[in-house]
Amino acid sequence: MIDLKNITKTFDHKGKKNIALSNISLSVPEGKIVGVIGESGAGKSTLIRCVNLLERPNSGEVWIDGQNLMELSPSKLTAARKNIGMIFQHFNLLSSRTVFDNIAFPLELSHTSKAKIKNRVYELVELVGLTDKLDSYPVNLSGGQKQRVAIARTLASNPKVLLSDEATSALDPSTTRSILSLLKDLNKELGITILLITHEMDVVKQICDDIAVMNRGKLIEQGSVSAIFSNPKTELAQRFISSSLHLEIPIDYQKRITHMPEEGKHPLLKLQISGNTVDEPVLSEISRLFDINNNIISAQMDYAGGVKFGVMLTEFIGTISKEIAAIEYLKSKNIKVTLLGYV
Ligand SMILES: Nc1ncnc2c1ncn2[C@@H]1O[C@H](COP(=O)(O)OP(=O)(O)OP(=O)(O)O)[C@@H](O)[C@H]1O
Repeated sequence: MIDLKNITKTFDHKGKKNIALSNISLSVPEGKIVGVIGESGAGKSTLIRCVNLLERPNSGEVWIDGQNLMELSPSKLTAARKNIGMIFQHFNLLSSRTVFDNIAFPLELSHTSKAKIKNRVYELVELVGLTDKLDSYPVNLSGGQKQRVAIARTLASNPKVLLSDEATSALDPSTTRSILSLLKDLNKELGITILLITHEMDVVKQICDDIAVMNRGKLIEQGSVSAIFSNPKTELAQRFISSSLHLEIPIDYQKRITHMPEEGKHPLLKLQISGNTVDEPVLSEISRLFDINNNIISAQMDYAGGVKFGVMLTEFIGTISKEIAAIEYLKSKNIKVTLLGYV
């Protein structure tokens, strides 16, 4: 449904060329949800704005539903854009219009009759769960409700594609979850194809089928959510995955941790487990093979794309040589082991 081919975009800034996107190719099959994740300045907004040509790439092809937008005349481009809805972090509602009138706005612009507008707006508020807010103004709505109005407004013209530009970044975690589950429901019920950009792995984890990881204007890794979570290839993807697992060293341990081994202290390890290893009894194996007592301090397991993964803080208590051998054994099982210090 969306096929970006070799997209490059540069900006001129004070006489210098800033390469925002470098030879990016990305496909979003019909009915799928793809998330592009990257840190600030990676080029995510520029990329998503290239999909509807709000930003025109310097080179490359932007195919939407079988049409290369780069080759369309202005009038055909306007028509093609009706197929592409977009929602934003700051909702972009018209403050002087009620919920009804905000949602009706694009229909008014396309000269839809009043009776049809009324029917469609009623359908849309039902879909996004805002039937009791038709006469409210944006100022009287919560962030989540404003985003629901924005979603209803963008769905008014029945787009096949929905672009989401950090649509949940301004929302608290529980509102984020409810907006993401609304997007997932719309994807299932209407078959709408979604491309979203975010800097949060939690967002990707909750609703995406595929992930693309961006860094400095390049796509450095892409694949299904399950493939990337079970076997992240780049350091950045690993970091995003860890950031979605929230595990802190307890204060008591932080106070007594040392960087160098000391008499009576033992290694404190962070183990990142994913893919097949997650179902192997590796911790009991190392207890048996290396005579290690394993003192688990905290652990978090999670699911994404049908794959189980997790992170654990644990203290290995054994002789120094066996502690080292046990760590090597874990690494051989594709567990990422980080030595945090000695406690
Ligand atoms: N209109 C512009 N003029 C000049 N440079 C720009 C423009 N828009 C973006 N850039 C530059 O392009 C690069 C990518 O920016 P972009 O906003 O796409 O990144 P991002 O990943 O969306 O970041 P953030 O998450 O902070 O919004 C940055 O170096 C930015 O400074």
